Amino acid sequence: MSERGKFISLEGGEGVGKSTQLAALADALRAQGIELVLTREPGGSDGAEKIRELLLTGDEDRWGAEAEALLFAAARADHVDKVIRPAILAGKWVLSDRFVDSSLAYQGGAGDLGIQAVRAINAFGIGEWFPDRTLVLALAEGGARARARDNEMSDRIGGRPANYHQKVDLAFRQIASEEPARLRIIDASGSPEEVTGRLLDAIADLLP
Ligand SMILES: Nc1ncnc2c1ncn2[C@@H]1O[C@H](COP(=O)(O)OP(=O)(O)OP(=O)(O)O)[C@@H](O)[C@H]1O
Ligand SMILES: Cc1cn([C@H]2C[C@H](O)[C@@H](COP(=O)(O)O)O2)c(=O)[nH]c1=O
Repeated sequence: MSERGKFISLEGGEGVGKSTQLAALADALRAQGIELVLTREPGGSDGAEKIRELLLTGDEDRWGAEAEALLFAAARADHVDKVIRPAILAGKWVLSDRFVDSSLAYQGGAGDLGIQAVRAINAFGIGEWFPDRTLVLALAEGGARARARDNEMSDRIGGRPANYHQKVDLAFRQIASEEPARLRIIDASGSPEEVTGRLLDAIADLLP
């Protein structure tokens, strides 16, 4: 049986550079001979991509807070079952653009459900398959970057008011302070190459 692969998630608010860094980190790890699966949330499996569409389109009141959190958790359970667990068991590394900490920060911390309640509804679907390391990119001007990238158009959750996104940032910091072995806050300012260097430093202990 092959050795298990590692599971790394990239987290943070809107526009902080997660997708950019996922690609850069993948290049750096592949150059070291590591076989990778790149994925994202919400989504990543066929079923979860369908749930993504339900969650990110339509009016704010399309889903209440509880239903929204449960849909994210259901999508995640399918993602773990169909993509993440098989890859890790096959010895591949998984790099995911967002995972459970987005639910803890957005639905738990910024929504009114509370971080512990959202952790509880996700535990059933995730089981033991938590990331080995979660890199939380921190950047004050992320929202402005996202708006420029999207020509001021945003999805159902990205378009929530500024105070919602401030609470998301605070919640990520709280979760990181509660689980320092798994989560690391990474300064996402500077050039993409500088940020990638910081990310590689933060996973150096996991490398073969
Ligand atoms: N280090 C950087 N310096 C300047 N611009 C950057 C940097 N990293 C990313 N960008 C740009 O900022 C924008 C947001 O980056 P990206 O899409 O990677 O963020 P994201 O965190 O994945 O966003 P979202 O959460 O909205 O999906 C993009 O236009 C990207 O090209
Ligand atoms: C996984 C997850 C995501 N969200 C939010 C965060 C973003 O506003 C969107 C996803 O958009 P992206 O451009 O692909 O980053 O969904 C959330 O609220 N809860 C979650 O668990």
